[in-house]
Amino acid sequence: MNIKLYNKISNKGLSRLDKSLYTCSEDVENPDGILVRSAKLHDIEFNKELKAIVRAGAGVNNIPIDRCSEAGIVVFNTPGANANAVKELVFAGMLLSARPVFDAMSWVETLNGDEDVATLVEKEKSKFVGNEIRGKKIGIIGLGAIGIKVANLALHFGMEVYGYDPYISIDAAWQLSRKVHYAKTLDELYEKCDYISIHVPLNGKTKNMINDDAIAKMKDNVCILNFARGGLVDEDAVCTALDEGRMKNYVCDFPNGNILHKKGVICIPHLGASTPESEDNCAIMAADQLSDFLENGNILNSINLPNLTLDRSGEARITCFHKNTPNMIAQISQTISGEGINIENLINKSKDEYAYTMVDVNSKSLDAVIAKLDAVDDILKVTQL
Ligand SMILES: NC(=O)C1=CN([C@@H]2O[C@H](COP(=O)(O)OP(=O)(O)OC[C@H]3O[C@@H](n4cnc5c(N)ncnc54)[C@H](O)[C@@H]3O)[C@@H](O)[C@H]2O)C=CC1
Ligand SMILES: O=C(O)C(=O)COP(=O)(O)O
Repeated sequence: MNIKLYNKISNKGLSRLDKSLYTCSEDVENPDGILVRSAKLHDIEFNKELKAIVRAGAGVNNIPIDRCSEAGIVVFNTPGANANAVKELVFAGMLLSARPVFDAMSWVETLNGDEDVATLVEKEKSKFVGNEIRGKKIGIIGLGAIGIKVANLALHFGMEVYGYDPYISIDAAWQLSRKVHYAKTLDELYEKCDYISIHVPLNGKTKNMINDDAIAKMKDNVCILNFARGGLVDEDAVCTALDEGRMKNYVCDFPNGNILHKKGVICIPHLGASTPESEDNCAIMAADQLSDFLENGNILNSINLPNLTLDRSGEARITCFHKNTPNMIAQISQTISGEGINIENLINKSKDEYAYTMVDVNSKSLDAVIAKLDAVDDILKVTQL
């Protein structure tokens, strides 16, 4: 099978793909699978053999999910695999806002060593006094893999922590310290907090969620930390608030022309997940999920389909990615049994508009049945494994 790489993927992950089964490179034609990080796939035309796209990372806003679903392409990500790296950089950003380290270092760079540096430093250091973060209030929007880690670590820094996430998962809630205050509304969080850190996905509902209205409700001198996606924040609103002295800093992992060189903006070139540890974690998860799907049809951490695994039985497996419409399971099983093939095991699960069915059968001669299933309305992709 051909796996096309749209970004550099750690060898720790790629080496888990059996070389006798997979060819992985940036140049393969007609891929069965794609491994990608932040490369934008919106304008890519997908070949009909493509069965899966795995995002080695969290955010999937670079992938046309709806178009993939309609073409029966399963999209995966690797939840939590890079969360620790992002958490650590969020605190680096917060400390760079609290203490004017950059300005101070730039000043030190201007010294030429001819003067009495030690005396000069002691004389001038009062120009670079900053604040401590202990005792300050931080609001965290989005309590998923990263938000939880930021919230729990902020408590260790002695901060008062407010969390907002109306969709928090049960697993996430278990991991969150009970010392984190539950913000029932965003307004409550905006009104109270000195630091606001955003950790939600970018989608139609969250785009520009930090806008003029939101910033107007925040404390003067607030610092906004955005290690999630640039599109979550209305940059014009941020620039106005900085110009008017209503905001201390905007710390952002997604620089662009609107905020470059702007006083009060601290830009980092999308380094949140750029550690070998995270790159390895993401690549390993991505490779394992991709191979288990391509070889066995099992699904773990998909965006457009539910998790579904089934131990292998029978002679072969048929998988169907289909619409979540009435009579699909009946049509699939009738088509198979109509060819005189016995079903050993069948499993089906749906997620919103789409569903997935795996069928283990007692025959390997499946060309006719695959062709018939392919022709069923609302079946988007059929595979024999
Ligand atoms: N700077 C970087 O390199 C990285 C950036 N990211 C970004 O961070 C985002 C979050 O990553 P994870 O925590 O791993 O994802 P996650 O999926 O574990 O958590 C996202 C959380 O946001 C919550 N949420 C969704 N909509 C919300 C809303 N309107 N208001 C409040 N909460 C909402 C969800 O319930 C979920 O708990 C990713 O989608 C990605 O865009 C992720 C990894 C690296
Ligand atoms: O995982 C994410 O959402 C990220 O933003 C990390 O992006 P990257 O894999 O470093 O290009």
